[in-house]
Amino acid sequence: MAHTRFTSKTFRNNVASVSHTIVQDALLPLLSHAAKHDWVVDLEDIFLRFTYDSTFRVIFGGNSNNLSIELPDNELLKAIDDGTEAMCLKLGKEKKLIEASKIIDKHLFGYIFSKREELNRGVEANDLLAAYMTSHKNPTTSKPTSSTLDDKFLRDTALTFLFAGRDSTGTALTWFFWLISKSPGVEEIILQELKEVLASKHGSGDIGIDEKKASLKVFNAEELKGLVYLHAALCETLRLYPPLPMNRRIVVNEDVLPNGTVVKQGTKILISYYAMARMEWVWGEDCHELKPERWIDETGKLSPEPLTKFFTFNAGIRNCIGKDMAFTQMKVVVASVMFNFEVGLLEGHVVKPKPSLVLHTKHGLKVRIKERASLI
Ligand code: HEM
Repeated sequence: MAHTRFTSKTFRNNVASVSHTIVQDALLPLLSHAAKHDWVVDLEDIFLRFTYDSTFRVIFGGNSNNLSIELPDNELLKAIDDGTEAMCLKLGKEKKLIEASKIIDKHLFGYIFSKREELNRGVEANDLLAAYMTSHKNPTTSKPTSSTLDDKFLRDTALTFLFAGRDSTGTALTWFFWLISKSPGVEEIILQELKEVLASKHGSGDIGIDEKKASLKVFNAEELKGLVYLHAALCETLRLYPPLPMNRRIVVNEDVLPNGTVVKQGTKILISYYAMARMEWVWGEDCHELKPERWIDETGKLSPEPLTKFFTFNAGIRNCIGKDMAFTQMKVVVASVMFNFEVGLLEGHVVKPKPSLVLHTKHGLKVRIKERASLI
């Protein structure tokens, strides 16, 4: 059901509109404030708040506002982080995980309860939770039947989406800005692409200048559609810094891998996407470089060839169903932030991965923000 929904036009439009709204109302004002007051900000924290809020609104509907100048504490967010950390460290029965589970249950069962009440009152909703709840309809009345899905199933599903949507895209954005801070050439080409989009939209640069002076520019889904180089740069980031750096599979029936290796039933296979990105025989001698060009063919279109060795979203039947959603979110954030601001890494700040289930940074991404002089 989620698969069908994620590929529907209504869902895609909702993702685009939610992302646009949060960038416009929360992300850019926050960065603008940081620029005016010469704040040092942790972009990883900011991006994780952005992806949490946007994923939350898509799943539960309603509002979630964790991206304001005060950067408020959020009990559920903290519980998800504590719970994940405890699980990664295999502290399954430890107090921290038990406490985190209780808080997660309190919030998620609360949302489920309110949503059910809303639906019973006939409130229209186009979020994912409502879609799950109304997926069992009475064929005559088209109303949800009494045998709606069990609350524990709904809690687990909602938590999966919240976690899958927030951490993956939030860390991808973090690594993107870090890589770009060390690759001014790539940044220049992306900015050029953005300028061209605006120029073609407005026929001449003039309207773009007025628009920029009046307020900060937020790109919409239509403007972001044909940005080949930006898409390629995001794929390059996801190749080098896959948000899920490792995956695991268990052999169901004995089989032979394409290189002749026999794998016995029950064998656990660990696949390191992070290591694969750094293997010369897979990506070539320049595998360590950020090179968006490897994703573009000689006609200037995105080349499908690298996708055959790109498993950041997994492959096959259990691949990621949120891939398009992630690209929509990342593009609106990257284009709007880069167009309006210069992001400078804090001098002396070390950025390196933290070994964990998701490829977070060890110390965050500390930066200073400057408003960019008009590009048009
Ligand atoms: C850059 C962003 C993302 C990356 C790199 C990513 C990566 C992945 C990977 C590697 C898997 C396979 C996991 C496995 O083999 O067990 C997966 C599955 C999944 N992802 Fe994503 N993901 C991203 C964004 C999202 C978003 C935004 C959502 C939705 C809110 C999402 C929802 C899911 C779900 C529901 C699954 C399970 C699919 C299934 O088992 O059939 N992901 N993702």
